[in-house]
This record gives sequence, C-alpha cells and structure tokens, in this order.
Amino acid sequence: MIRFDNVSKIFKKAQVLAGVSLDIQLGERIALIGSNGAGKTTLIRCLLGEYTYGGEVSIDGKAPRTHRADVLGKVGFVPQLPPPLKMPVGQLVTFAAAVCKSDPRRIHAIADRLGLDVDAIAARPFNRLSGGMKQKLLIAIALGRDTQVLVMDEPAANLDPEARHIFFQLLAERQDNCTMIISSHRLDEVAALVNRVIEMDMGKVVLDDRVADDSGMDTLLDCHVDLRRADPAIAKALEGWGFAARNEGLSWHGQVAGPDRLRFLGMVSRYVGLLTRIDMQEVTGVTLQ
Ligand SMILES: Nc1ncnc2c1ncn2[C@@H]1O[C@H](COP(=O)(O)OP(=O)(O)OP(=O)(O)O)[C@@H](O)[C@H]1O
Repeated sequence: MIRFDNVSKIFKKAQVLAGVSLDIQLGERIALIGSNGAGKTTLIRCLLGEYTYGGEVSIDGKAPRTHRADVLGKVGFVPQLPPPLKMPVGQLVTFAAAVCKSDPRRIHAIADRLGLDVDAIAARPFNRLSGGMKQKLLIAIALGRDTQVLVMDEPAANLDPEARHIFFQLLAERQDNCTMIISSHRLDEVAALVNRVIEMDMGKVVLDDRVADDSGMDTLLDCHVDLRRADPAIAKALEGWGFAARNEGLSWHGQVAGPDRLRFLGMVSRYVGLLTRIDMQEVTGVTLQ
C-alpha cells in the first residue's frame, strides 16, 4: 500500500535520507522511532509530497509529488509542530472538513470526545490555543474523516492522561481498516499501539521488526502505588497522571490507559527506592464516551 524505494534526500549537501526502502501494508501500525535528526519527519514529509526526493515513493501506486490531491485525500496527518495559523477555530474546522470532503460535525464529535468543545472556542484564533488544545484539534481534524492512512508525528506528546486514553481508544476503533505510522523518539511512548517497529538512524533504516500485536489498545488499568514515605517529587509526578493520594501521601490510586503502562512504569521506576507496592489491574467493561 505504501512503498519507499531507495529514497534519498539531501538538504544543502547534508544527506538526511540515505536509501530508505520500505513496504507497508494495510493494517500495519508502525512506530517510526529514532533520535533527534534521524530523518523521521523528513521521511513523512516525502510521503506527504512536501519534498522532492531521489528514489520512489507511492501510496496505492500513486506518487505523492504528482498526485498530491489524491494522496492527501487518503492520508490523515497530525504534525509534530502545530502550524502557526491565525484562522479562527470554527473557520479552520469548516475549511478542513471541506478540503477532506468530510462533515464538520465529525470533527466536532471527535474533539468533544477528547474534551475540547469546538463551539466554545470557535471565534478564537488557532495560534492562541494552548499546546494541548491545538493537539486535540489537529487530532480531531485528522480522525474526523475517512482515511486509509494515518500519519502522526509525536501525536500524544501534549495530551493529558485522560485525553491520551481517549486518543488510544480512537486509534483502536480505526485499527482494522487503516495503516498507521506513528513517529516518536521513544518506543515506550508508542510500543503498545503498534505491530511493527522501524528505527531510523542517520537517514537509514537500522531496525525493522514485527512485534507481537497488543490487543489492549483501548484498555484501562486500575493502579495502586504504595510508598515507604511521602515524597513531594513522586507526589507531583503521580498527580500529573491524575492519581489521588490516601493515607497522608503513602498510598496512591489512579487509572492508566493500557498503551501508556510502559510510560507509567518508566515514570515510577525513577522513584524505585520509595516503592513498596505497585498493583495494576485491567478494568473490565469500561466504555469511556
Ligand atoms: N528544511 C530543512 N533544511 C535543512 N535541513 C533540514 C531540513 N529539515 C530537516 N533538516 C535536517 O535533516 C535532519 C533530519 O531531520 P528530521 O526532522 O527528519 O529528523 P527527525 O528524526 O524527525 O528528528 P526529531 O525527532 O528531532 O523530530 C536533521 O539534521 C535536520 O537538521
């Protein structure tokens, strides 16, 4: 479905992509990982037809440079950095829906699920929204339409835990009829969302692994953390995950989205000397609206 054949890109004599070849099929959920400057965004921008390149790129046999409208019609894109648009939010949603041949109400509905009331901010310029609000709106625009390909560059970075969970759930709803490419610096951010990991380094693919499919994309875990003593640093970190304290800060309780469990464990592992118990149990029969 998506094909990169010996793709190269040079910026001012610097080789940023050096012979990337990949075949990506419908239903694959790919973590595109690698350190800063590895070439992830450049590869995505070639796929979107924004750059010229050496070699060949195609989506359903069509080259993004020569069939731009066709290709963009198939791809929902969440950029790493929000564009500096001054357009009022309401107008942006109407415009985006028209370009994507979608219905603005679909975008409103997804934004709503992410906790963003588009009507309430319709008159505000997009560039004046908070980072998280921009991210929610961009996700709603990308998901509020029919797409076969979702390309997301660090999509959940600015979302709070609740919105992250809803976001994972929205992706789970699309996973059977969509190809997803999720770019991130860190595998633990996206590990549970994907069934293939592609790592880039210095413009090359250095690892391409199929990984066990995790069906827990839309699960929720009930978590208890017990501490040897109360501590302000871990308290702040747990509060950031929406946890509530009991027993004078010695016991904490909260919920973590299934795909976020590695990230959560990574966070608590920084305070390993303080931990006396971690308990994580899947909540069954939960449906978040
Ligand atoms: N428009 C540009 N002009 C010149 N150099 C560029 C341009 N865009 C990217 N680069 C360079 O290409 C290299 C790869 O950048 P790219 O943004 O693709 O990396 P990345 O893997 O997405 O990194 P990050 O994780 O930091 O977003 C970097 O060295 C960057 O400086």
